[in-house]
Amino acid sequence: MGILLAFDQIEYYYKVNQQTVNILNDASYNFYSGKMYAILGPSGSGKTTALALAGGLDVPSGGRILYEGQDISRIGLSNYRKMHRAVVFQSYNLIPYLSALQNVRVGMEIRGNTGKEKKRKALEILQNVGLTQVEAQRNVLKLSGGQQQRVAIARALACDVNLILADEPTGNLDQETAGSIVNMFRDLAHQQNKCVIVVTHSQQVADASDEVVTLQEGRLIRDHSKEL
Ligand SMILES: Nc1ncnc2c1ncn2[C@@H]1O[C@H](COP(=O)(O)OP(=O)(O)OP(=O)(O)O)[C@@H](O)[C@H]1O
Repeated sequence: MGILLAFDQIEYYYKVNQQTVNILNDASYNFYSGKMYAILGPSGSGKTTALALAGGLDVPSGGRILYEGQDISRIGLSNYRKMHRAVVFQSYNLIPYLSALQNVRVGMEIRGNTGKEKKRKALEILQNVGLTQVEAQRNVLKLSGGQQQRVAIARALACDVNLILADEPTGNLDQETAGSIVNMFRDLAHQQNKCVIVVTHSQQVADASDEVVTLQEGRLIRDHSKEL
């Protein structure tokens, strides 16, 4: 298992009325392939900000985000977003006028996968996350919240990237559905050697993770209590 993603002395601040507000302050952490991480912390502590930086959706005020040892700003943020990571959001962020299958195929196309095997592959992935053929063809807005989140995960999987980032992916789901989604993330890490990083308030997600990381005073701190 190697380090896939690293936060290297990350700073993130913004200015309000000429005052500087520090969100991340010398935050360093190594995230490995094959592991699932939960990032916890009080509301407003900077979890989503950290995930946005990891996903190349925002840039740090200082420090570096390294993917396989390379600064993502050198990889090029747009290239990095396209080729190396996928993001799953609490609100699913699916294209509302398309079917589940079409949403997954759009994800594939973005990565340049246009082979004729694409439809079969997309259906297979949707089936693996628990959708039937009929559900796969249905408009996503006619699926339940849990099913829509499965489609969002399928879209992330279809990209075939090594880093999966998720922001409160179980926030809108009941406990049982959340449990199956959490298991899916765990399997991705353990069976497909992905690095899965989930920002959450959920103890259920934290319990299922290999490592719990808490945001404390702008730093990413490993919570060893889970390993005792
Ligand atoms: N560019 C910015 N300008 C103004 N405020 C910002 C900016 N970036 C982040 N913030 C603020 O920084 C804080 C951290 O936000 P963030 O969404 O990362 O927290 P969080 O830990 O994910 O919170 P929650 O658990 O409520 O989702 C919030 O108070 C947010 O409003």
